[in-house]
Amino acid sequence: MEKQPKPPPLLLLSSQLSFQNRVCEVTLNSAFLSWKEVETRPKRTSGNIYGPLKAAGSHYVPVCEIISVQETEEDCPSTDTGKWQKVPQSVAESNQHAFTVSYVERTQKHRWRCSEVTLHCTDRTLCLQWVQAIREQLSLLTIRPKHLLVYINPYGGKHHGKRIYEQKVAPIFSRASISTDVIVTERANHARDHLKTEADLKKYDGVVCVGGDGMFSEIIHGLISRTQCDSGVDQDCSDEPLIPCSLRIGIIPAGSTDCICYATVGSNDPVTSALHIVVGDSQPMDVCSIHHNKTFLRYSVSLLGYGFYGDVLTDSERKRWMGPARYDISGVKTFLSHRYYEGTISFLPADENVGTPRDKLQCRSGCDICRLPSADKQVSKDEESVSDTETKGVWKVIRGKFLAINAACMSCACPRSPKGLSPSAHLADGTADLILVRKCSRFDFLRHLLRHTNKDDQFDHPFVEVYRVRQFRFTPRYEDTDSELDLRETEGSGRKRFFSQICREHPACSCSLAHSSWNCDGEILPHAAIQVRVHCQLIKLFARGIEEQSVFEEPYAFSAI
Ligand SMILES: CCCCCCCCCCCCC/C=C/[C@@H](O)[C@H](COP(=O)(O)O)NC(=O)CCCCC
Ligand SMILES: Nc1ncnc2c1ncn2[C@@H]1O[C@H](COP(=O)(O)OP(=O)(O)O)[C@@H](O)[C@H]1O
Ligand SMILES: [Ca+2]
Repeated sequence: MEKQPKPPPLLLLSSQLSFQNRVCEVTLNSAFLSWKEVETRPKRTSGNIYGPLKAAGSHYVPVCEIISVQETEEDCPSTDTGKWQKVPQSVAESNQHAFTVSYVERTQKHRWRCSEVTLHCTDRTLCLQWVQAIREQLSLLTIRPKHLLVYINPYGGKHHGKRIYEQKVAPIFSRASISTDVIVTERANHARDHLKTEADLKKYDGVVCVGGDGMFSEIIHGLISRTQCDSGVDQDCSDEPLIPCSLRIGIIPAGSTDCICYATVGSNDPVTSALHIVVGDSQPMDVCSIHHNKTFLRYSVSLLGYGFYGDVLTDSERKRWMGPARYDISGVKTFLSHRYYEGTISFLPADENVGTPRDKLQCRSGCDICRLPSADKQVSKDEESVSDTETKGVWKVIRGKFLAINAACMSCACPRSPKGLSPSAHLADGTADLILVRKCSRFDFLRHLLRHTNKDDQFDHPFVEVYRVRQFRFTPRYEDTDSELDLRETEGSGRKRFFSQICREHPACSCSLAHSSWNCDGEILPHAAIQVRVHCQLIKLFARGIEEQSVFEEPYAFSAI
């Protein structure tokens, strides 16, 4: 069927109003509010020529980016003190009546700001007519949230969460007439448990998370579990499709990595995130479920990393008091220890129509790949029943020694790595990029790591492989020792053989580690052997994906080696 051209927007109101003492033609239609200076004739006064003829530029604000409109209180000199003070419009001396429109303005680096224009009218009826017309248009934007449930982690990142919310976010919500119920968490998992069992979710149009990736992880665990529980879905059953969550989640970044916010908005700026919530953006997102045998362990949306990132996290947890700098210290320490781990990865590759991790088709606002019909992205029943390489050869199996095994459901872009762990991964395509970094020299591994911070391709090394997958499994080589306790309790020659084997392979560090841990969005998983499956578009954020120019154009801290 041929696409019909869109009808032109409906003209709603047009008047000559004054803006910064200039006459403007102001127009409101169903798509835009615009104002343009009206050309005035030159006036001769006392021999001087006033009134420039130049046609000033037009300003257009999409209605969907208007935050609010208010009748303005004019500033008038107070009669008794001589100071300037606010007086209500109704008692203003002159017949100048005004209204102020707050709207979204884009600044650099994907940041949004709240800008304002005040337009003056000659009479109050006209002024109120404008306010009402704009409010009517805003009321048609039913995707905008009206009532939000906010969770603040006061201890995330540099412990600024509460202040960030109160000073930068709450005033924006109040200007946009959004009401909130705010909970400052008192312990880890407070938000998760509240969402899972207590919160009256029918009251809200969305949930806001003030904190980092770990806090966001709490929120999605609460919401996903609640949704499955309400629908009778057993999370332990790894084959069962999960029910998508209906409430959108907003992230106000106040954590250490803030990768989920950065990769979905393009910046880790609280005001920008608040404005994306106000305009009612919606960005679907994939979620990985992680099982150990038949037991559900956790969900992951950003990094699921074994080896390097698991060890960084384990070490950094002891340094939480350092704040975000803990990751830098533990990163260097883990890099120097240069541990590798043995195991088997088997995975189900994604269809070709979702692209490849090295195709340079980055996921951006309105991404075509993420908009493909979801049937193409789901695991079909036939494929689910295929196991390893025995049948149809669908699953691939790789054995080896790895410095790192990373799965990224999305790019994982963050301030430390502006293009992310997997720059072409998609937010909502039903796949994850599986990155295998095999044992290599320290120097080569450093080159690989540094490429996360510059424009060079971090996958362009012979010791790095990357696959786009829908499911994967990992089994450490010494599987029967999956529980470290079992290993310590084992007596006799078997145990000795196990340790000596590991130590021979790690002559420099005298370590005896058979296993690393999985870093799951900043939480350590209790098992090394896991089964992972990507659930397409299981959750939705108040975001729209990264807009406009690429973050690659920003200067980088490190240059290529
Ligand atoms: C020698 C220079 C090395 C530079 C390497 C930089 C690579 C950075 C890639 C970071 C990807 C981050 C993916 C996100 C992970 C978060 O889920 C997790 C928890 O975050 P939070 O709750 O905010 O604390 N963060 C991490 O695991 C930190 C990894 C940092 C590793 C240096
Ligand atoms: N009130 C609280 N006290 C202690 N820990 C909390 C509290 N609220 C949340 N947490 C936990 O703090 C951890 C880190 O939170 P996050 O906001 O991600 O900060 P960061 O990015 O610095 O790690 C999360 O795992 C979360 O479960
Ligand atoms: Ca994805």
